[in-house]
Amino acid sequence: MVQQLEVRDVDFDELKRNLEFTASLLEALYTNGTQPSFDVEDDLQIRSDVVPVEVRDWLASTFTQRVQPIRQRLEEKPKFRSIVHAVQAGIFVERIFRKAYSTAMPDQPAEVINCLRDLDRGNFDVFSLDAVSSGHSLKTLFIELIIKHHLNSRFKVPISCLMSFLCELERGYNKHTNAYHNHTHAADVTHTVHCLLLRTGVLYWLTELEVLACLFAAAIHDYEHTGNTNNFHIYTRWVRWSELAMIYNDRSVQESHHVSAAFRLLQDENTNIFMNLTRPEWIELRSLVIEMVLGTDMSCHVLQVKAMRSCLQQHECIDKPKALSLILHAADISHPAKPWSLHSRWTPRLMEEFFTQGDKEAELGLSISPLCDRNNTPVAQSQIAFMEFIVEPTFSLISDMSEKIVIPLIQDTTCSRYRSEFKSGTEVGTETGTEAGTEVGTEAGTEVGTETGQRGLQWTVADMVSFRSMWMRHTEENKNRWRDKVKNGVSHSDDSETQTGQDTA
Ligand SMILES: Nc1ncnc2c1ncn2[C@@H]1O[C@@H]2COP(=O)(O)O[C@H]2[C@H]1O
Ligand SMILES: [Zn+2]
Repeated sequence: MVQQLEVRDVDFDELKRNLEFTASLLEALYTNGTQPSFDVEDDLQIRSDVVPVEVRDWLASTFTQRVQPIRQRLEEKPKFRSIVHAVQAGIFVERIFRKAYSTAMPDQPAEVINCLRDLDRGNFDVFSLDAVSSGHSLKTLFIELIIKHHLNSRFKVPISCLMSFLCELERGYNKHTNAYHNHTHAADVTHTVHCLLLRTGVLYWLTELEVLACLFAAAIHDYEHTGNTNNFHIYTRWVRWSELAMIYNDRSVQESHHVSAAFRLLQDENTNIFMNLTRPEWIELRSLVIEMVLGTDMSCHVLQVKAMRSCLQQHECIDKPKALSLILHAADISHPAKPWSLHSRWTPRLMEEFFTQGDKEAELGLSISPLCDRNNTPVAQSQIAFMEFIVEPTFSLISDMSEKIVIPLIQDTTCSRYRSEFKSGTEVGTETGTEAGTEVGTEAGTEVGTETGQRGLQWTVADMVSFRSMWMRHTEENKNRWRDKVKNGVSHSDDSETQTGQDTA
């Protein structure tokens, strides 16, 4: 509004509507902040009729991990008229945001648009996107996904903030010029999270805020990665100071830094993409993102898998943050479950990063960490073992978990509208009919864009089946490729193919 006034380009009707919206937004915010405090009886077993509300708030904020809400200041409920205004103005502002995005986004080169056509497919080539977007795969992909899931308008993410935030994010990812842990890996993981949510059907279990948290967590999950393992930070302390190990007390050293440094970016109003979230939304998003990113610490793998397995076996209710953490963790280790053309390019990058650490360890007179010795690492065998013991059990668990989550949704037609809306926008069925066509057939394709929830849900079941068979097919194929290398005697780190990653067959 101020900008419009400054350039004297004022449409008074629009200005009036915007002022009304601002007023109702402030009122809604105020009312929101004066909601009665939550119930802590479960946590501390306090009987509400004997303990005053102030004392309950104090106990909850001091002795539980729940977050303290703003205390009640007002008895008033929002007026009906102001709610109507807020809704009307909300729709109007959403339109403004959509317009802002389409005008602020310059036309993408044809190659980028072409690449993004495969966005919903498991064989999406992030390396190609990086090449055609002049090294901005993370920025390009994140904006695309935010728009695709309608999160920019839902959460009123200012386009200028988003652009600046993503520039900073990419800069941070490239700070240490790592062969593997750089912005392309972040783009890959963000894309994979989107695909996992979509292809398992878990997307339909989530609120928009949770989808936003998933994409954001994926995008930031390795921000400012130093190119070393956590153990390197912890155990080199005797010969070389690790600031991060000191700050985070040897616990999830890098992951703690990724999430903390990324949230620091949001402290600047020019990069605060969440400036229009309500306080409860912000608190929920932050808590989810922290849990998800900390869950990418590989030392949590066994515990994470065990906990989810036992939850499924005991028919317990699935905890959303735990499920989403597992999905991010799976995306983080997903390249062996992708076509060889992708897996064979990621592996040498990762190995090169490991070997660079090994070089440093040798230089410091330390023993070289496992898989970090460039002269003596059985790359092929390590990949086969990684797939058998880590990747396959994780993806198997994700498949079981998704079925447990999604099948009950199938009976529930109440949330079908969002499903069919999203599906017709993303053309999910097209992928199912092509890439995984042999597994689910054309039936899946016919479901796209239908208005009835039941028909849309049939597609989800088919897609879940195709998801499981697809990752199994890829890991099997990739293991066979590595086995062939072992047979042919090119399984070690001195194998030029695994060093350059040129094999994209
Ligand atoms: N193909 C692989 N072989 C061995 N380790 C891997 C492979 N892919 C991923 N990882 C490890 O899994 C970790 C997941 O989290 P990061 O991306 O931080 O770092 C990753 C690597 O350390
Ligand atoms: Zn990662």
